[in-house]
Amino acid sequence: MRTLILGGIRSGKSAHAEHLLADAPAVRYVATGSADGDRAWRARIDAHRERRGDRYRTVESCDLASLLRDFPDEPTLVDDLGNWLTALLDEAGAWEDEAADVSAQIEDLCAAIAGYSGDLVLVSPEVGLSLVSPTPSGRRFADELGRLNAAVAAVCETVTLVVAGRALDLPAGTGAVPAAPVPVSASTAPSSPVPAEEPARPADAPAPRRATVSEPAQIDGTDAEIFPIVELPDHDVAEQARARQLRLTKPARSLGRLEELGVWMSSCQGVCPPRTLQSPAVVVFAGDHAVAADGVSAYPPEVTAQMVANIATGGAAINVLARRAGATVQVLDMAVRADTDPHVSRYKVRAGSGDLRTGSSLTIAEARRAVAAGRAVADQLVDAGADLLIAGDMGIGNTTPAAVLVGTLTDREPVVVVGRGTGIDDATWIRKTAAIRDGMRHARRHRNEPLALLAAVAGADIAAMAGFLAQAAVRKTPALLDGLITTSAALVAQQLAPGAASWWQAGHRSTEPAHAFALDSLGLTAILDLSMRLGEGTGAVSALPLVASSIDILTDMATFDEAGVSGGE
Ligand SMILES: Cc1cc2ncn([C@H]3O[C@H](COP(=O)(O)O)[C@@H](O)[C@H]3O)c2cc1C
Ligand SMILES: O=C(O)c1cccnc1
Repeated sequence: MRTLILGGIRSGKSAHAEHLLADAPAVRYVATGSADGDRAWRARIDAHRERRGDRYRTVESCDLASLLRDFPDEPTLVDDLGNWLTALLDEAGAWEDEAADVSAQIEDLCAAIAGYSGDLVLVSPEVGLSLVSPTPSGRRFADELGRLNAAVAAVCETVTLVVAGRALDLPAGTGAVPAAPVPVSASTAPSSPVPAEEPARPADAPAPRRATVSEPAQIDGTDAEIFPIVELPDHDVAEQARARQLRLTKPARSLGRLEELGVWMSSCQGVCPPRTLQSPAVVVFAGDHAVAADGVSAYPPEVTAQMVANIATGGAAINVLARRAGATVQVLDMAVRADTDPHVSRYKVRAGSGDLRTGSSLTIAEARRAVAAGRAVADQLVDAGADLLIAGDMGIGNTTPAAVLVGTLTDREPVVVVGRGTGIDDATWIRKTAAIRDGMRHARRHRNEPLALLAAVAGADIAAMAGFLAQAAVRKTPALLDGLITTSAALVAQQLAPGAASWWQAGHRSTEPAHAFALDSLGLTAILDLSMRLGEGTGAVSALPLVASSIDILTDMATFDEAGVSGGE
């Protein structure tokens, strides 16, 4: 993980940088400044050294690019880039010579940073907020430093501004190289349509119109985390639907939540009365997580691949419930640790996500590809006529990353968010709680950086769910959330695409304690509470018939006028 820490003089930026590497057993400290100077300056350097302690090996050098390339995976703290730039400008004679160009050296440093595979924390001064310097050399330094910071930020996963000892993670996409929002649908245009899995349904179940999906074009994930502004469901249509509810032959508001759901469906579709659901679609995102190998679940990791095959052939709970509710089901292998059917693995990012306990679930590039895959699947389903989307999950151990995300994003302690998952015993509970604690230690620093957060702890399955749910909102398509895992992805999706939550309803509330916190944080109240704790999308699909009924109420009930029934006050 590459982190750039910016801050003014005495802002606390060095202390924050050291804090980020507090868990590393040994740290290479690259001092770019000279220790020579007056007594006060030396005392200041000594104080820094003492605070850092013995874990630090100090290297004094300004040849940063070589140092980084020589040992590209050693936990390293560089303090600071301002001194490095000063030395560079000195050497180039840039103080006197306006034409002296240092851009090649900056480019070379950025390339070395981009290639760094270990934990790298770079400290740099932020002088651009102060007065413009009255001297040409002061102005030159501020200009060059501004450019250097922007270039380095572009190759770091995390950029943090420290002011008065307070650290603020700067959101991605607002850096020096603004990336234009590119809808994923444009870069992943459907090619040859193939049908979603749709096993036989009971004779008395409604016939869904088939939403078809397409083979993916090459997904490289470019700009996957950049979403256009989400428009809210139509407020005026919501008002029309509310007014219609009052004209229907029932006491005002007597159908309670069913009325609210009908109003919501109307406002999502932009029409009152709303259209009957034709083609609800479930996508089960599957993936393994390294943490599961160390016993955080009641079931062994190989169950993930076995259940993926079961879902693909229609034998899982989600298939049965979806058939009854008239929804299609497809399962996608995002990171299963075994080979799966090529159609199921067409978006696969890797075989098993990495270890959330070390904050290395995915690389940033993998997280981008996973988010892009989720977006592409949502796009393809909506293009093919899906009118309601549901994300489901399958992955042994996945309640652990989900709890890490919820704990981090709702500011709850590990012991409060940990749950019994598949039904773990007390010894497993202790291991799982420790894993959540370790994951949260890494997740915390990315609290406001959804892509980095997904990469650190979520895994490709949950990252894809986040992309899928956010894209549903972008495409103005309502979605039902399932249990803990999809709702943890929804928390991240709401960060990726603020406002997305207004396109979602919570199908049910699972027995996992963290689920309630996540729903609360999203401002959602579950439709059902059936003590379910399965995932796969089963809770969401169970609520689907109620959503369909809420539409029927608005479309099929007679008004007081039509039925000749006297209204109330
Ligand atoms: C047979 C079987 C089917 C499942 N379907 C969903 N899950 C759910 O349970 C697992 C999460 O719980 P934990 O974190 O405790 O492992 C995930 O696989 C999730 O999809 C299942 C689990 C099993 C064993
Ligand atoms: O809340 C869920 O969705 C859940 C709970 C336990 C196991 N799998 C999923």
